[in-house]
Amino acid sequence: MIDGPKLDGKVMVTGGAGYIGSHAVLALLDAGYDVVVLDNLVTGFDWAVDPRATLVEANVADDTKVRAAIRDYGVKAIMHFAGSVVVPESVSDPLKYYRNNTAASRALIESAVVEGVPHFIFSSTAATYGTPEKVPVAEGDPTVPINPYGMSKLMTEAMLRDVAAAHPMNYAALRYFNVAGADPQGRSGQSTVGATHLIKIAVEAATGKRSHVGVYGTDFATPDGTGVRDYIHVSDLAAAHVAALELLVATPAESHTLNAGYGKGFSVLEVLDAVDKVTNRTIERRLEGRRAGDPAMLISDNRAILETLDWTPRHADLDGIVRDALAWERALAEKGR
Ligand SMILES: NC(=O)c1ccc[n+]([C@@H]2O[C@H](COP(=O)([O-])OP(=O)(O)OC[C@H]3O[C@@H](n4cnc5c(N)ncnc54)[C@H](O)[C@@H]3O)[C@@H](O)[C@H]2O)c1
Ligand SMILES: O=c1ccn([C@@H]2O[C@H](COP(=O)(O)OP(=O)(O)O[C@H]3O[C@H](CO)[C@H](O)[C@H](O)[C@H]3O)[C@@H](O)[C@H]2O)c(=O)[nH]1
Repeated sequence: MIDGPKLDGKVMVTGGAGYIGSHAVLALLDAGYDVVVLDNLVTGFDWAVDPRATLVEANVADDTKVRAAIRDYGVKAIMHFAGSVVVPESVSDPLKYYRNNTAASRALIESAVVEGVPHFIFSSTAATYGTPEKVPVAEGDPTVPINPYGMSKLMTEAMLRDVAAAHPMNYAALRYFNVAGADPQGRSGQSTVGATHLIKIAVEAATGKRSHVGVYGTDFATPDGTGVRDYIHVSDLAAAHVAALELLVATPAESHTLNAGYGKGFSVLEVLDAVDKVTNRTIERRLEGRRAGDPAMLISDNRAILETLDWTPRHADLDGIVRDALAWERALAEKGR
């Protein structure tokens, strides 16, 4: 950024002690923003928050603490990453997702409205599309989630749309595809305990933390029968949030719902091939049955985000994503985390 931030106040990053949020914190700080992280550390870590940011330990649904933080720190924008993120868990425990994603987001949005926060950026998901009728899937295509996780996020998108029409607040909902990789400078990465994400699991197997990788389903209607996803590097995604914030500040009457992906899909087997290549090892694969709630193929039509935001992906390379994820996994192992 040449001119520095145009925001007259701080950015609150909910979930900033988590995987994606901690990278957004880095991107914001690097761009010169002042950041306050609000996180209850349920899956995040205080050590994941860059010391240049302030950490407030609270639940986003705690109106009293959230509103006090907004006032005390002069928050003028909220990036809302906090939430529960495991698709199969949402199938077995849907009410957890409607509480911690939908109801907690409702409370946070109300706090934003009451305290007059003018800009809101929301972590939405490709899971809002369910099983798309066609891929690549575009923002205007039907949103028919096939799991409670996707529905919990779609309901939050609906609240934002209605609230932005009624109150002086604009928003960007970014529908992330599959987020992976780690800060190329090694400052953050995915540290989730008991992670369920494919690339994280594969690099855990590569560093000896797991014995093998299960391949969940080999009978999907995809070229090799395994699930196809659009993997986006977490640092590109973090940069997209900063670009979205700049746009919201520059055009306060406009809101946006944008796919965040590269527009290219890789199968589970292709991902595991990349991990084998980067690690120069052969990680054991066990072919297993399908996992509940998994669509066959999710690939973004990313033309809208490329046209709308001042954002160019810099890390759109599967091998590079795996290399960064592996470097972080090794750093975690060295620290005994
Ligand atoms: N990882 C992906 O591939 C992916 C894809 C699409 C969307 N998303 C969304 O991105 C966001 C961040 O995901 P992540 O992968 O970084 O997960 P994460 O679990 O690493 O981070 C979530 C953070 O939110 C905090 N948190 C959870 N509930 C909270 C609450 N009620 N109050 C305060 N803090 C709370 C956790 O402690 C954690 O630090 C989520 O909203 C998720 O749905 C992730
Ligand atoms: O051990 C594993 C883990 C995953 N997979 C497969 O790998 C693919 C990717 O699975 P992930 O768990 O890494 O990611 P998901 O596609 O299930 O979900 C992720 O991306 C979604 C959007 O695409 C949601 O936003 C969600 O938050 C996020 O977890 C799927 O085909 C899955 O079946 C395996 O074969 N073995």
